[in-house]
Amino acid sequence: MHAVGIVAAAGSGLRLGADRPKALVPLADRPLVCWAVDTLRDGGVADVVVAVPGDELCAFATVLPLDVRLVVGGSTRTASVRAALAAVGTGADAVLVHDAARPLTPPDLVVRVLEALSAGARAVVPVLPVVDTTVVVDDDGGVADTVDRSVLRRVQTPQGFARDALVDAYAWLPPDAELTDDAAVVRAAGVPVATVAGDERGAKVTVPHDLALAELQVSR
Ligand SMILES: Nc1ccn([C@@H]2O[C@H](COP(=O)(O)OP(=O)(O)OP(=O)(O)O)[C@@H](O)[C@H]2O)c(=O)n1
Ligand SMILES: C[C@](O)(CO)[C@H](O)COP(=O)(O)O
Repeated sequence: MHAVGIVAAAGSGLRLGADRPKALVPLADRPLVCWAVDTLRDGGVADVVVAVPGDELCAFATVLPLDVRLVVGGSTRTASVRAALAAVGTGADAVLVHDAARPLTPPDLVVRVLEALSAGARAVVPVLPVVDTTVVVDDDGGVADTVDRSVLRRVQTPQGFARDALVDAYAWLPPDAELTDDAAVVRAAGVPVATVAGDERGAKVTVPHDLALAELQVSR
């Protein structure tokens, strides 16, 4: 199976509040995007396309290996993945879409996703259980209900797809649609999505506390 990796790295990282786009923020002196590309490559996906902010092409080209292809992303994650997908050739059987914002995802997770695709899944996402009691709140912030969390999962990346399923789903999706992840795109187009076990180390760096935790993880 020939798999191509996409790294969504074109976000600004407003919630992190750094002085540069989040994907360029260093973790142990290396930009987050470099960690994410390494995860894909160490997991067996050598051919990688990275979606970056249009005004930061040079900065990303400086920090990434020469054989990583860069494309200009869009104003939403959905638009960025759509742009990167257009650069994936028809020779690929599978596409793995990963977040630059998940720097410490272990390569084992890439392997699990690839194995599920090889076994016949058309779409697969890594998931983790919800470990806290989870509630619904009303408009005033009061607790309205407690949810049955046994059926809930937290979704991570990389998410893997048969290339034709992902391409067809994005072609079907309206140009301005914004969905939270790529599994939602293919599911909306009618493709069943399988799951594999995620990994807590693949947590997303969203707010400053997440970056502090990641720094602790790499310093151990
Ligand atoms: N227009 C966008 C928005 C997000 N992403 C990428 O999608 C991943 C997950 O997004 P998130 O962590 O929510 O990043 P930001 O949108 O940058 O964060 P924020 O919402 O805090 O601004 C990140 O690797 C981010 O770079 C992207 O490629 N293009
Ligand atoms: C794709 C994702 O990482 C899956 O958990 C996530 O949806 C990214 O964006 P979000 O805006 O932080 O939900």
